[in-house]
Amino acid sequence: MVELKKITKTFNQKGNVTHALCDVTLSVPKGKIVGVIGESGAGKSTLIRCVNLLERPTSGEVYVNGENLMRLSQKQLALARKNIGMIFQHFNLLSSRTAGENISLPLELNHIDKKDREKRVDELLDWVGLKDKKNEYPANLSGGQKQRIAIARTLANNPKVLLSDEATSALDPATTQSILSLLKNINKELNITILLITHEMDVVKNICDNIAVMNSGKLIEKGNVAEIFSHPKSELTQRFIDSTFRIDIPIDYQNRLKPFRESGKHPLVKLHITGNTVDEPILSEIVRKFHINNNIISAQMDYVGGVKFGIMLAEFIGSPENENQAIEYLMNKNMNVIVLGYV
Ligand SMILES: Nc1ncnc2c1ncn2[C@@H]1O[C@H](COP(=O)(O)OP(=O)(O)OP(=O)(O)O)[C@@H](O)[C@H]1O
Repeated sequence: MVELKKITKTFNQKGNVTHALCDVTLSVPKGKIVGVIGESGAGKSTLIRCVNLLERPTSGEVYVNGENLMRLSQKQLALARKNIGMIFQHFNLLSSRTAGENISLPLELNHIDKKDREKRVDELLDWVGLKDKKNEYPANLSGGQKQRIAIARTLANNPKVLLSDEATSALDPATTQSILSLLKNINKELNITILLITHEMDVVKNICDNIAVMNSGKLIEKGNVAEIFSHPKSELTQRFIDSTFRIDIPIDYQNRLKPFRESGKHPLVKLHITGNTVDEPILSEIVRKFHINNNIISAQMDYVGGVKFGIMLAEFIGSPENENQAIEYLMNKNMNVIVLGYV
């Protein structure tokens, strides 16, 4: 549905050159939800704005629904854009119009007659669960309600693709969940393809089929959610995955933690359990093979895209030699093991 081919975007402001996008190729298959994740300044907004040519790439090609947007005249582009809806972090509602009038705006611009507009607005308000807010002004709506109205407005002309530019970044966790569920419903029930950008892996984990990871204008990793979560290739991707877990070292352990081995202390390790290691009994193996005790301090497992993965904090208690051998054994099994210190 969306094909970005070798997109580059260079900004040149008074001789100050920024390479916001470098050779980015990404496809969003019809009916899927694809999430682009990256830190601030990675180029996410620039990328999503290239899809509807709000930002014109310096080079590369943009196909939406089979049409090369870079080759269209302004008039043809305006038509093609009707297939592409967009929602934003700060909703972009007109404060002088009621919720219903905001939703009606694209229909007015599309010269739909008043009776049909009214019917469609009511339908859309019902769809986003805000029938009773039709005559409210945006100032009287909560953040989540404003985003629902913005979503209804973007659905008014039946787009084929929805672009979501950090649509949940200004919302609290519970409201974020409800907006993500709404996006998932839009995708499933209205068969609208979604490309979203975010800096939160939780968003991606919840609703995306595929993930692309961006860093400094480059797309450094892409794949389906299960692949990425089970076999992250880059350190940045691993960090994003880790951010979905809330595992902290207990205060008591923090107080005792030393950076180097001391007599009577044992390694405190963080284990990333993903991919092949998840279903193998390698933790019981190290206990048997190396005669150590594996004292689990905290652990969290999750299930994404049919794949189990997780993080564990544990203390390995044995002789220094056996502890080291156990850690080496896990590393040789391709488990990501980090020795946090000694407790
Ligand atoms: N209109 C512009 N003129 C000049 N530089 C720009 C412009 N828009 C973006 N940039 C630069 O391009 C780079 C990528 O910015 P972009 O906004 O796409 O990143 P982002 O990943 O969306 O970041 P954030 O999450 O903070 O919004 C940054 O270095 C930014 O300063």
